[in-house]
Amino acid sequence: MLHFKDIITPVDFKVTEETTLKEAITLMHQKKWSLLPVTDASGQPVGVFTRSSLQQMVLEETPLPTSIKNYIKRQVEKISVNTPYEKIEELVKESKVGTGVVVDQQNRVVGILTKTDMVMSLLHTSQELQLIKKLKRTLETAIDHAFDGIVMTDEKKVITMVSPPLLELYNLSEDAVLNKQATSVLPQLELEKVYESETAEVSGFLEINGIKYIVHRIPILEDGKVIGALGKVVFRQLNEVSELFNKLQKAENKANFYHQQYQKSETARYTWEHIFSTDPFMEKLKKSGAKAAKGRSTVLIRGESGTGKELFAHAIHHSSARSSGKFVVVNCAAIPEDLLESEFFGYEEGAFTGAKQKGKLGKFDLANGGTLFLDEIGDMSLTLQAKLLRVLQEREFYRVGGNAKIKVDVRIIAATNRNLEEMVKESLFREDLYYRLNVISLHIPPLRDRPCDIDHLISRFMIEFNQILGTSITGIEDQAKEVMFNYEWPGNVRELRNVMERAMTFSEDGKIKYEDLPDYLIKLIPVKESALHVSMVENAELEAIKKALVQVHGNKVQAARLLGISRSGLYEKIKKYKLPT
Ligand SMILES: Nc1ncnc2c1ncn2[C@@H]1O[C@H](COP(=O)(O)OP(=O)(O)OP(=O)(O)O)[C@@H](O)[C@H]1O
Repeated sequence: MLHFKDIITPVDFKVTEETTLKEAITLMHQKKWSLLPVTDASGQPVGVFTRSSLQQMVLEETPLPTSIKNYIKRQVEKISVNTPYEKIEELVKESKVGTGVVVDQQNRVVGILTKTDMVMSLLHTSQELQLIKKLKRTLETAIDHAFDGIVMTDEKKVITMVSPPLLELYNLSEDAVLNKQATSVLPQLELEKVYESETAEVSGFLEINGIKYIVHRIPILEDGKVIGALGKVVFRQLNEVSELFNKLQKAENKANFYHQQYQKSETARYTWEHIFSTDPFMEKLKKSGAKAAKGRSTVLIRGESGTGKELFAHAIHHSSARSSGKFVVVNCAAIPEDLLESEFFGYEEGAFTGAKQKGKLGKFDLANGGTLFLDEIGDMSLTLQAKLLRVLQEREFYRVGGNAKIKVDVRIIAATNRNLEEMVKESLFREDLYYRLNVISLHIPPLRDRPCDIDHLISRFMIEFNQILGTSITGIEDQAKEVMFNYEWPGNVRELRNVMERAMTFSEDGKIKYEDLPDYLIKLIPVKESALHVSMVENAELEAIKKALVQVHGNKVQAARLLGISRSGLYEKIKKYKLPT
């Protein structure tokens, strides 16, 4: 923006009453000016020496060294240097003289304003105007096509521009908004705030007709003064964004929680307190586990997948005398067959060509003085079973590629969901190893056989996930609870825990609802109900099987004989009625 002081012609010489005609001619010639401002000693204007004054002196043949004093025009057209730029046009139009003398606040001459200055400045203004027009058009186009709602106000908070999406959002017409006070037509935007604060700010979530939006308020500043404001209303996809944001926050909380948990312990993380249950049989089982922990014997934990076998193993180690030692987990089903041996016993340097040359400690080495938890023991190959048996008997082993006997003091806890007895019968599991492992056996019942634990676990996981996810879920609606009670939970506690985590992640209003549960669970419920509506004949059959099994203490061969059906026939019925195997 051009200022008045930028367009005037500055005066860098002094002409007084004592200036001679010769000096005046020289100056006018040099500067090509038709007027010289004449000042007193302190720079105050006393008049002007014009071209016509000069002509007169020449016509009168005034000698060159004569002072100009008597030819000075005493009437001076003075213009203040602080004149607003906008006034120039007016000034140019109204001024009777072609050139004005410009004075500062102390009435000292600082320059002159010539006709050329005026024309040049007007030219400049019109060029600026063109540029402004172009910019305005560009801005209007941008605003019209803006994805978000945009509104602009001037220094008086009057709306100068508004974008169509904003009008749509508030259901307003352009006429109702343009040139109106923002505070009266769009008070919810609170644009006036930035006129005071002079800093940009973002509102919290606002809502209109169920649409969430946020407002960015941005002051438009010029020379440190607020000359307007820009309001940006972001509402498209904000619901999704805010949902994502919530989920992200939950995920972050979760990651933090797990990170803390991980840092807390490198050894067994869970104790008996972590095994939630109110079922009397489970309580007894925990007590047996705690007793077993005190001894040295191998413990075999049985139970379906997800019933908490690993949790029991952690707790046993934790409450044993070797709790300060390591708790090393080996999932026998997850390690490739050809690596299992080296995983267990480690290998000597150079044992393999092409492999890591350095040698490696095996799990038995690592667990020395602690506990080795062999998960999915039923999935171990017969060869390895033989090697494991030897270590259990002799408490020593050889590394792969090594000759030295390594002595170890390791307590073994094994777990499986497979029927080891059947596997022994079918020669898939070594009998001697089975007896060696089965010194103390703990059989964790499936969740469907301890229905009161479902309710208890729901409450406990709710507390846990509120902490992990940073949520504040206070309960579960009856309908959702019913679904959970009627479900079979083939994945046992693990599945229930996952379902709770999912439901709490999706829950929006402090209570878990039916629709927060996974589809497969909701859909499966009728299946369970129809399975329960067995015919009378089937009911009688089921009772007979149960009775027979109790009578022969669970021995399937004898039970089949008692019932007069084949062994495979009995297995089929057990599967059909979902009886424990
Ligand atoms: N009684 C319980 N209280 C609290 N959490 C439990 C309980 N039982 C199981 N869980 C949780 O369920 C999940 C599965 O438990 P765990 O890994 O101990 O089962 P598992 O029987 O070893 O399963 P798999 O046979 O598949 O290895 C874990 O997240 C565990 O924390």
